[in-house]
Amino acid sequence: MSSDEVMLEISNLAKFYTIYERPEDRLKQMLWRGRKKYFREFWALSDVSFKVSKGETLGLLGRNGAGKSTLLQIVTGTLEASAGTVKRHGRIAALLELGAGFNPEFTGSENVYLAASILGLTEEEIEDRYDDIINFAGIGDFIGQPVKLYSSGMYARLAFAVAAHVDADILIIDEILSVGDAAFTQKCMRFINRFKEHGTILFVTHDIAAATKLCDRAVWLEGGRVKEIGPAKDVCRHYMAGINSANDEQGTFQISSRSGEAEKEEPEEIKPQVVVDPRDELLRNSEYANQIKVFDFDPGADWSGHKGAEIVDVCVVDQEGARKTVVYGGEVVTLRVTAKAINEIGMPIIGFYIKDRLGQNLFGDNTFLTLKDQDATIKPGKDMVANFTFQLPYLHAGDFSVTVAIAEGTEADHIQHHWIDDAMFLSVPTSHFSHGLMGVPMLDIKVESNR
Ligand SMILES: Nc1ncnc2c1ncn2[C@@H]1O[C@H](COP(=O)(O)OP(=O)(O)OP(=O)(O)O)[C@@H](O)[C@H]1O
Repeated sequence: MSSDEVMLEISNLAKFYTIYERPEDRLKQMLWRGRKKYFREFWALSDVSFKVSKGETLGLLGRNGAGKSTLLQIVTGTLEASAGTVKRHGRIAALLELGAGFNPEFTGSENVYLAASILGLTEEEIEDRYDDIINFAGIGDFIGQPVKLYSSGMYARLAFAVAAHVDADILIIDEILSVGDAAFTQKCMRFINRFKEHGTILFVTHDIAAATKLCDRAVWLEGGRVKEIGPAKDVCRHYMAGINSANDEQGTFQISSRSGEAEKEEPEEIKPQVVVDPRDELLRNSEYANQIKVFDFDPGADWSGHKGAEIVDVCVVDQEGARKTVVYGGEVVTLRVTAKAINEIGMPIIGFYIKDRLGQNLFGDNTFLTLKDQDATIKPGKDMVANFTFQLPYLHAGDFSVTVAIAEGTEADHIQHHWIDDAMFLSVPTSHFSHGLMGVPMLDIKVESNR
C-alpha cells in the first residue's frame, strides 16, 4: 500500500555523455581544455521528473538505450547527473547489472560483508544475518570462491540475497529476475511480494507481464525522456502497443501449439478425452459452482499492430457451435477467434491468452504448429476462423480477460497485425478454488487413514 510519504523525488534530471568521434579528440580536448569542443554531447536523460511514494512499486520501462540504467545509477549515487536533483529518503539497496558493487577478486563470503557494510549494516548485524544470506543465495561451496568465477545466475543470487537482508527502505531491481532459474525467480518474487507490503521498489524490466503484475505505476522512458507515466496496466499496454507497431521482437506470441497435424478440408469430429472431476455434479449444484460468465467481444478494445488483418469476432461456443454466455470450470468449450484479411496474409497465426486481473497469463495457445506445414494464405477480404477446443480449468472468483491476436510469419520472426488486449472478459462470481493461478479438474481424490 502506498502512502503520501515520498521516498524518492527526481526533478528535472538530465545526463549527457561526451562522445568523441576519434580517440585523438579526447587527447586534444585534454590539451586544449575549454578553448574548443572536440566532442559532441549525447543526452542520455533529459528533463526526467517523478516521485515514488512509500510502499509504492514503480516500473521503469523502455527499449535498449532508453536511459533506464543511467537513471538508476544516478538514483543510487554511482553516477553524477548533469542537471537536476534526486532526493532519497531511507536506505537504498540496488541490484544493478548483476550485483554491481561486488569486488570480482573477493570471495562470495567477503563480498557479503563488503556489500552489506556499504549498505549500512554493522559487522554484528552482518554476523547475525550471514547464515540467512547464504541460505537464501543457495550457491553451496561457491561462496568460498572469488565471484569472478561465478555464473551470472550465481552472481545474481548472491546480490539478491544480500539486498534482501539489509532492511532497505527502497529496493532497486534491474532485470534481476531474468538471470536466475525458475526456482530462484520464485524465491525472489516471494521476497519482493513481502517487501512490497511496506517497502518502496523501483523495478526495471523488459518483462511486461512482470511489470503489469508487480507495479502500481510505471514510467515509460524513450530517448531519455518520460514518454508516459501512470497506472502500470495502462503504461504497459501502451508500451507494448508501441513496441508492436515498431515490429519489435518483444511483441511476439508464446508459440506452443499442441497439434502438429495439418488441418483437413472437412475437420474431423473432435472426441475429447475429458477429465470428469468426481465432485463436478456436487459443485455445480452448490454455492461454489464454478460458473464463468462470458461477456461479448469488445471490438473497441485497445489494440496494436499493422492491421494487415483484423480480428472481427471472439466468442465461446459449445460443441454444437452455439454461442455461450455461461460456462463452467471443467467443461469442454471452444474459443472461436475470427479474423479477416485486409491484405494477403501468407503465414497467419491466430492466438489467445487468458489473463487474470493482475495481467498474469494463465494459459493460451495459437495455431502456429497446426498450420506450419501447409499453405494457409488468406486472401484479402477472406476470413480465417480458429477454434481452440479445450477443457476449462477451474478459475478462482474474479475477472479475467482474453487477449487475442493475429500475426503473420514464423515462431521466431513475425509481424503482429492485430493484437487486442481485453478483447473479451470472463467473470467468475464464486469458486471452490482459491489457491494458485487456476485449478485442474481432479481425476480422483482418495483419502486413506489407519486411525
Ligand atoms: N558512458 C557512456 N558514454 C556514452 N554514452 C553512454 C554511456 N553510457 C550509456 N550511454 C548511452 O546512453 C543511452 C542510455 O543508456 P542506458 O544504458 O541508460 O540505457 P538502458 O535503457 O538502460 O538500456 P538497456 O535496456 O539496453 O540496458 C544509450 O544510448 C547509451 O549508448
